[in-house]
Amino acid sequence: AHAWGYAANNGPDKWVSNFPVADGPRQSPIDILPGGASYDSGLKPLRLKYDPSNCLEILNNGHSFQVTFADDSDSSTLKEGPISGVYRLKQFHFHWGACDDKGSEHTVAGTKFPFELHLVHWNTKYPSFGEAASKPDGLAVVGVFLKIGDANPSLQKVLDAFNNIRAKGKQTFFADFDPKTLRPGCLDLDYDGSLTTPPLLESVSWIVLKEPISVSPTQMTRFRGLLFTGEGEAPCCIVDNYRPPQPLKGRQVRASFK
Ligand SMILES: NS(=O)(=O)c1ccc(C(=O)NCc2ccccc2F)cc1
Ligand SMILES: [Zn+2]
Repeated sequence: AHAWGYAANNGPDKWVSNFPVADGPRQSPIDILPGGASYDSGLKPLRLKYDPSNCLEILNNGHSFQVTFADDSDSSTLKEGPISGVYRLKQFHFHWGACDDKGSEHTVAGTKFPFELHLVHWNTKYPSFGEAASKPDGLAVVGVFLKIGDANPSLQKVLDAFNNIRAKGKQTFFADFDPKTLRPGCLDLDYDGSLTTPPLLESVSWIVLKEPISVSPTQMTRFRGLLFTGEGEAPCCIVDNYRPPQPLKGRQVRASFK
């Protein structure tokens, strides 16, 4: 079977044939109606603690690019918020559109953002990311929307690394990046969901931050220059690497704010 992707022949509508959980009860992303979220006064503020020296590399995996972190210690962790225990940062990556009117995976009352950042963490009660990824409380992903506006200086460091990872499979050393600089305010919307790409495992506590951060149009176009394809292949830019919202199936979204 050809690998999954985002094209007409291998995109989100086709994933269910190889990954039947695509039609499961807690799939992601979803359309979030803030009015429909229930304020949970018991929610403590999310605690992100990242050590930039844990940053290892940046790589183009053919679906997006990701910045991978060393996760052999508790120096870059996520705590509190809707989760219990300590979750370690494994990687962050983005989803984006071919143009500015789409690109995010989660939507807010139908509104799409041009980009969505995912900070992926795994529950240290399990021995590894791979183990945690198959448990209902194994993963926690923080979703941050990006909108067009002023340039984002901390993001520029990531973009400057793109020249070395334009083609699929390329990776390069990438150090001293603190993703906390990418965190807007603390209006969180939380719900139980899944990975938004195959294997679509239903193991993710989603923490979607309501307030977007800004990136400039120039910075945005840099993302769209990355290639799905490997070197020597006809170049195909990574765009529209997002899964559309999935049925809520009775799930409750909790808000950390009134
Ligand atoms: N877009 S997202 O929901 O934030 C998302 C986060 C991580 C993955 C991932 O790690 N896949 C590979 C993978 C999956 C399961 C076990 C091991 C793996 F490497 C996929 C999607
Ligand atoms: Zn993602």
